[in-house]
Parts: sequence; structure tokens; C-alpha cells
Amino acid sequence: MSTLSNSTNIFWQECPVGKSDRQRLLNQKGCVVWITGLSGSGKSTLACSLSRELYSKGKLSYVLDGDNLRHGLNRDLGFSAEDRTENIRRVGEVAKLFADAGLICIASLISPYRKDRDACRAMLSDANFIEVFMNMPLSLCESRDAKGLYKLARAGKIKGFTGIDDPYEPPLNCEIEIQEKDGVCPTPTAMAGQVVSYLEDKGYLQDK
Ligand SMILES: Nc1ncnc2c1ncn2[C@@H]1O[C@H](COP(=O)(O)OS(=O)(=O)O)[C@@H](OP(=O)(O)O)[C@H]1O
Ligand SMILES: Nc1ncnc2c1ncn2[C@@H]1O[C@H](COP(=O)(O)OP(=O)(O)O)[C@@H](O)[C@H]1O
Repeated sequence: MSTLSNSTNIFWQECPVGKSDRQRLLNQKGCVVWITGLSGSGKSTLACSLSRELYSKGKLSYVLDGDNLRHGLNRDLGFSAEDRTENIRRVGEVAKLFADAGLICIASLISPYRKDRDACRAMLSDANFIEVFMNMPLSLCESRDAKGLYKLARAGKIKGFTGIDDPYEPPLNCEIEIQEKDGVCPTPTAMAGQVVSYLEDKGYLQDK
């Protein structure tokens, strides 16, 4: 599928109410928190926990979950490398709109290819793309197997399953890494707390 623009004779339309006005209204800064990791690594759990923590602090966020978006916006896409790239590109564009709206947009997708995540980073100003790597061992993700998909992949009933017979490229320079400590995974609240601390330190949870 081509990602090049086919439109000609189009013009950018400016609106008198801009991102800075919306940020002032919300007293926060719009950004994208991009959560990447294997299936079962805890992406959705962190996304929901983070959204709840931010809500309790009076901060507006919105979760874009890969699984959920594949029920609608991305229902035409499968799991080939090309389709995953297009999936990430579309979600990156939507996330960019949410950030421009002034929201803290939480995107949780496997997003296995480094170049696809970097392309999303390049859509935003660098500081507004916060990459969170769920650095959980495959053995842990597989032991959870909440949806039974690893079992099917091991049995050869799903082809091209990330981490089994399809690649996952870990980030080289992510902003936040969530990992086990002494073989114990942090609780969902602790994972969210790590991200909230980062957002607070970097000034995203206030307008000024
Ligand atoms: N082949 C294959 N590989 C990986 N995952 C698969 C596959 N087939 C179905 N699923 C289910 O799809 C969910 C991942 O969707 P994403 O949109 O996040 O994937 S991607 O970013 O385009 O790689 C993923 O959800 P999570 O477990 O939440 O990650 C799976 O439930
Ligand atoms: N920090 C955690 N501690 C304990 N269980 C977790 C944690 N994070 C996720 N889980 C559990 O692991 C399973 C997979 O988590 P999920 O968030 O759906 O992962 P993903 O979105 O990456 O596929 C779920 O059953 C979830 O309850």
C-alpha cells in the first residue's frame, strides 16, 4: 500500500484557536506516550493504569490500543510487515492529532519495527514523543498467554506471531523502560507511576 500523497491542489487551513490555547485550557501539554513491546508484556495494562492515574490528577488522556483499533480504523490490515507498517503509520497520524488537541495520547501497540516507531517520532517534535519499552522476557509473556495466542503460534496455527516466528526490534534510545526487578514485574500502579513521574519532571502535566 502506498503511503505517498495522491492529493494535489490542497492547502493547509489555519484555525484561530491553536494548540497553545487548548493546552492553556487543559493546563497540560499535548504529547504521545508510545508503549511498545511483545504481546502479553503489559502494554494495555499500563495504558489503562496510566490513563486512570492521569484522570485522578485531573489530566486528560486518550488510549489508542492496537487491538481495539484493528476492530475499526485498521480493520483492513493484517500482520504482514507491510500491514504492520501501515498500522503504525495510521496510529502515529491519529496520535499526532490527539497531541495537537492538547491531550496526552497513550498509544499501545506491539509496533515491532524500529523504523516504524522512528517514523512516528519524526511526525512529532522529538520531545513530544515518549517511547516506553515494556522490556519483559518472552518467557513471562508466553506464560501469561492471556488470549491463548502463544499456544496457537507454538502449535503453528498462527503464522508470523511476534516473538515466535516474526521479529521484534527493541528500542535503542527509548525515554522509559519498564522491566522486572529481581525477577518481579512492577505492579500496574508502579508502572504507571514511573511514567507519571517522567511526565511531571518534563513539565507535561502543566501548561507553563
Ligand atoms: N501474528 C500476530 N502477531 C502479533 N499479534 C497478533 C498476531 N495476530 C493477532 N495478534 C493480536 O493482535 C494484537 C497486536 O496488534 P498491534 O496492532 O499492536 O500489532 S502491530 O503493532 O501492528 O504489530 C496483539 O495484541 P496484544 O496481545 O495486546 O499485543 C494480539 O492479540
Ligand atoms: N504489571 C503486571 N503485573 C501482573 N500482571 C500483569 C501486569 N501487566 C500485565 N499483566 C497481565 O498480563 C496479561 C497481559 O497483559 P496486557 O496488558 O494485555 O498485555 P499486552 O497489551 O502487551 O498484550 C494480562 O492478563 C494482564 O492482567
